[in-house]
Parts: sequence; C-alpha cells; structure tokens
Amino acid sequence: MFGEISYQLNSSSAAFILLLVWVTIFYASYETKRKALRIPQFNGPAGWPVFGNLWDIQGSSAQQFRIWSKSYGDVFQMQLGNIPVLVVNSASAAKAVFSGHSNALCSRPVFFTFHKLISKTAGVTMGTAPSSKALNKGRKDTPLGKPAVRTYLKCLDIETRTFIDQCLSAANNRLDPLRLLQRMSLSLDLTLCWGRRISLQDPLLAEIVKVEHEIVNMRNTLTNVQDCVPVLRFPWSPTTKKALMLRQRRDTYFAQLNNELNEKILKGVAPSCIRADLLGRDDVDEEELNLVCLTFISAGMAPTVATLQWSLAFLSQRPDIQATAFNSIREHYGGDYKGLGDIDDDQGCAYIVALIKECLRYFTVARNSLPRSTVKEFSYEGKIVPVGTTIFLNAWACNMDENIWSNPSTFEPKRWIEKPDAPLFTYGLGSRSCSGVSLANRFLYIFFVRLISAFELHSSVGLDVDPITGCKSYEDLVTSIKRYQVNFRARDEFALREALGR
Ligand code: HEM
Repeated sequence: MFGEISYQLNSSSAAFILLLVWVTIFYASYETKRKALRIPQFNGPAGWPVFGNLWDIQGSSAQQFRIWSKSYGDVFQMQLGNIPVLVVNSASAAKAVFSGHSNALCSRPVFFTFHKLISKTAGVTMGTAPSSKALNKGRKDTPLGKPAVRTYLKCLDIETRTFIDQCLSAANNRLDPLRLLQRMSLSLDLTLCWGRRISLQDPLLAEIVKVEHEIVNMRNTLTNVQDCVPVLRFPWSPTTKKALMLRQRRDTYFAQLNNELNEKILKGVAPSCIRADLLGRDDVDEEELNLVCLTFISAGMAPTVATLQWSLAFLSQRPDIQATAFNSIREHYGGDYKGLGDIDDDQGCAYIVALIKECLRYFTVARNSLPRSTVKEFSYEGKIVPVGTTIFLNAWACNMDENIWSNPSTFEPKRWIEKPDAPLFTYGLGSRSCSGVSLANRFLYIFFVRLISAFELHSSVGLDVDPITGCKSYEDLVTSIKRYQVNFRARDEFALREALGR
C-alpha cells in the first residue's frame, strides 16, 4: 500500500515538475520575443513581465505619460503587453512627428477585439480603419467639409433649440444635462445620415448610447488586456463574450435604421440624407456605405457630449465667465439683444470662440487622441521609427505644454484672444486628424451662444470640475466628468419663450 502511495506521489511530482519546466520555457521564450519587439533607440519605463506598462497606467494615463516624459524625453517608448508604443508628449514633438511625417502616420493599428470581433459584420468606422484605397474613397465621399456643413444648418438649428426648450421645461429647471446632450448630438448624426431624428423617449437613444460607449472603450488598448496579451484571447474570455454581444446589439440597431430608410425609399418618401444619396450611386459599395454610416453613429457623439458635459459643469462654478460671455454676445448682436443667436453666424463672437477653444483645451476629452500606425519608416532626432509602429499623441500634455502657455493649468479663455493662432491638439493633427472639425466647431459655437443667451447656470453645491480628479473613469477612451445636476435659470423667461416660439 505504501508502495502504491509513493508511486502516485512520484508520478504527480513528475507531472508537476514537467508543467513547471514547460511554464518556465514558455515564459522565457514569450518574454524574449516580447522584449525583441521593443523599438531600438527609444527609451522608456521598463514595465512588468508579460503585461509591460499596462499596470502602471491604471490612473490617468495621459497624466502618467506626461510625468514619464520628464524622465524619458518628449517621445518615449512604453510597452502594452507585447505592443510597443511611442508616446508623443510636447507641442514641438507633435508638430515634428504628426505634421512633419503626416503621410507616414496615415494608418491606424489593428486590434484583436475591435477589428477581428466587433467589426467583423458591419465593418469599421473611419477613425478605426487602417489606411487603404477604400478608406480614402470613403473619406472623400463623406460630406464633412465646410460647404457640406453649411447645408446642415437647419438640423443644427432644430437640435440646439430643442435642447434649450427641454432645459426650460425641466422641473425647477434643475437637471442632469447628460441625456439631453446625448439626444441632441445623436439626433443630429441620425438626421444627417438617415434623415430621422430621435426623441428622449425613443428606446434606441439609450441603446445606441450604451452600446457605442462600450464599443469605444473596447478600442482602448490601455485597458483592453486581451488585445495586448495574446495568450489571454480565449473564445470564452469575458472580453470576447462581451465584444460578440455588443456586435450583435449594434447590428440590430444598424439594421433597424437602414430598414426604416429602405422602406421610405420604396414608398418614395425618403428624406434627403447621406445614406440615401450614397445608395443612389453606382460607385459606392456596401463596405463603403457601412463605413460612412457607422462613422456617423460613433465618431462625433462621445467627444462632443463629453466636451459639453464638462463645460456646463465648469460654467456653473464660474459666474464671472458666464457674465463676460453674455456681455460679449450682447455686444456682438447689439445692445439689448434677447434672441437665441443667428444660425448663419459662424464664429462671429470672438469671446465665445475663445471660450470654446479653452474648453476643448482644458478638458481635452480624447486625452490620448486615437492611435496611429506608421506605413513608412522615418527618423525622429536621429532615431528610426520603423514601419508598423503604434504611436499615441498625448494631446492632453501638448495642450498643457508650458512652452506654449505660461499658466496651462488655469482656465483662461482670453489666452485665445491674445494668441488666436496657438495650436490646439484636441482634434489631433496631420493626415488622420478629426474630419468632423468643421461640423463640431459650428455645432459648439451655436450651442454656446444659445445656452449663454438663454440661461445662467449655477449649482448650490461645489462640483469637482478639475480635469483629472473630476473624471468619471480613467478607463474611458473619451474622458467624461462624473454625473451632476445644475440649475438652468432663464435670464428672461418671457423673451426666451418668445424666441423659442412657444
Ligand atoms: C468636440 C468634438 C470632437 C472631438 C474633440 C473630436 C476628436 C477627434 C480626434 C482626437 C480624432 C483622432 C485624430 C487623430 O488621429 O489625429 C478624431 C477623428 C475623427 N473624428 Fe472627431 N472629434 C469631435 C467631433 C467629431 C464629429 C462631430 C464628427 C462627425 C461625425 C467627427 C468625425 C471624426 C472622424 C470621421 C474621425 C476619423 C478621421 C480619420 O481617421 O481619418 N468628429 N476626432
């Protein structure tokens, strides 16, 4: 009997030792390969075995990059699992890399969860597509330039007025503006692309907002561990399961929007919209059609809403800035102006333009912009950046660069009146910078003019509007503020009702 037990012990010890040897060999070869992937010549923090620097950036990654750049230089290297990444952290380095080598940086990296799982059915969006002929054609066919935006003024007018109207109707005029902002932004995108608006009561609103938010976060390499550590990619991993579930939910509402429009086209009652125009063209295939339409659902909503959500909270804490903005609107439109701004007015009121730029700079909602991938080798300060390198722009650090601004941590709109041509990094720069910048700027301008003309914002409790400590979550690709409520007090309720045509 003792012999039998000792035999069993010997065989299980042997199995254990074999397993240990296998794990050790696997680990050693994995680590050797992982380290070999690092980009020669670029310094950076060492990081942990297997996971590299993933654990070091669990707080505000952009802030951590800014701190590392003080030790490792403006352009340093980190490794997310086995993906080496160059991070660009100053305004001058961003100009040299992103503008100086714009063509070399014209692609996006391909990630397992987003590109291979989520996008398998409906395809990718413009901001996530690697460089290709199809992408270039899609970009050309997407009407987001200034002339196209001028034809969207009616939609901008309706959606911003609806927002003001809904704020006026809120009980006691105290509310959390998030849902109203989401509706306004999504309704604009759906009208432009599918020719249909969305109401607060429509169940599609909550569904699209929720799913798109989760999908955007799945694209975040900084938090999606299985993208960076290939050994964690199992078909039954929670991330894979979640990605497949999100894909199915996105496919459902995408099909619903498309089917609604197809029916209207069949009945001959289709509104003029981007999808209907593209459907009527022989040179546009299914892949391009999906690329353009998915872009309208996913690209603009998150950064626009997050910028407005931070800005409203901030303004509620700063009556002095609201008063300056209100007086500048009155000066711009004339003495005792009581209207809601002119939809044809494009960036005419200098202080409002400066206020918007400062909100975009100070909160920099896409702190690490969107990742790029290089298609050509180039050199930076004599160091070679090879083809296929992933590069992050730390837009937050660039916007806070002390070589551009003497007091970058202070919110000061007037800085943009003194230096109107100073660089703003929030929309990215170079070949793949934000294509929606004209639409976004026009939207933000009329929104701020209307908001400030209509209401005084205030909050009886102090809100944390600090761009670092006030964040809802550091894991989000687009950084938003924690939920809050503010009071919307009409400046002149009678005049406002009249301006809204009530
Ligand atoms: C405040 C609002 C917005 C902000 C802060 C913002 C920011 C950004 C950023 C940082 C990028 C990546 C840039 C780069 O890689 O250099 C981007 C790309 C993009 N944005 Fe925006 N965006 C905003 C609104 C919009 C709107 C309203 C649209 C229109 C639908 C839009 C469409 C796009 C598209 C299509 C891309 C991808 C460009 C490409 O990869 O070629 N954005 N945006």
